Amino acid sequence: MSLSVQNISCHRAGRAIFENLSFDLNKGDCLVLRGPNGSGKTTLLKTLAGILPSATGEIHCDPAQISYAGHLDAIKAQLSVRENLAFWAGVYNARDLDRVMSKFDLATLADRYGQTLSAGQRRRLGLARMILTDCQIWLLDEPTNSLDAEHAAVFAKSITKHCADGGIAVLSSHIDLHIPNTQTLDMADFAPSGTIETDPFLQGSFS
Ligand SMILES: Nc1ncnc2c1ncn2[C@@H]1O[C@H](COP(=O)(O)OP(=O)(O)OP(=O)(O)O)[C@@H](O)[C@H]1O
Repeated sequence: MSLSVQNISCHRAGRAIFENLSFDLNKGDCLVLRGPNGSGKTTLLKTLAGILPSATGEIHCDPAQISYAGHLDAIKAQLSVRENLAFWAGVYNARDLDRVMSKFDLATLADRYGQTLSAGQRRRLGLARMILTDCQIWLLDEPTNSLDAEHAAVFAKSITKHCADGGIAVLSSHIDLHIPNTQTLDMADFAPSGTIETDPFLQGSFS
């Protein structure tokens, strides 16, 4: 199991977002993407997941082993928590639904409809869905957004165990998730022409 990225460049709406980005990950590796808003972390994760195309370069991995958890948690509003997970368990032929529910404290919410969950509860359900898939390569976009400290720690433990068991994780985060033995990739190193678009308001260039 490996994930190899060779010289990929990505564009959005015709504008270059990053260029010549490469890395190699093997069993047990966890890569954290860093960089300011708009530097391309989501774009890179979506490209690895096959949702967006790269303009150049190559990505080598087994696509069937990829599980992606983006900003939207892929939750069906009119299904209950259990029904949401059962749906994905069916898609991925997974059986461990109760274990995954208890890991993210979802048992007491089992009969609640997706549309009634808080942001943090939705995120917990989204992460539970990803774990349920049993895929070896986890791609996570700001996974601890909305999570309280207790559940952020549960998530960090899940990632640590996933990698200790030989899985691979790539995640973006603006905070330190306290996951041991991570590698870091700074998107600023791959900005086109060495620059990153920053908010002109923050640069004080409004007049
Ligand atoms: N649907 C889209 N169409 C065109 N441009 C987009 C689209 N989505 C994002 N972009 C642009 O692509 C660039 C990279 O965005 P991206 O979401 O990958 O950054 P990010 O590093 O994940 O940001 P954040 O930290 O805010 O989540 C930004 O300049 C953004 O405005």
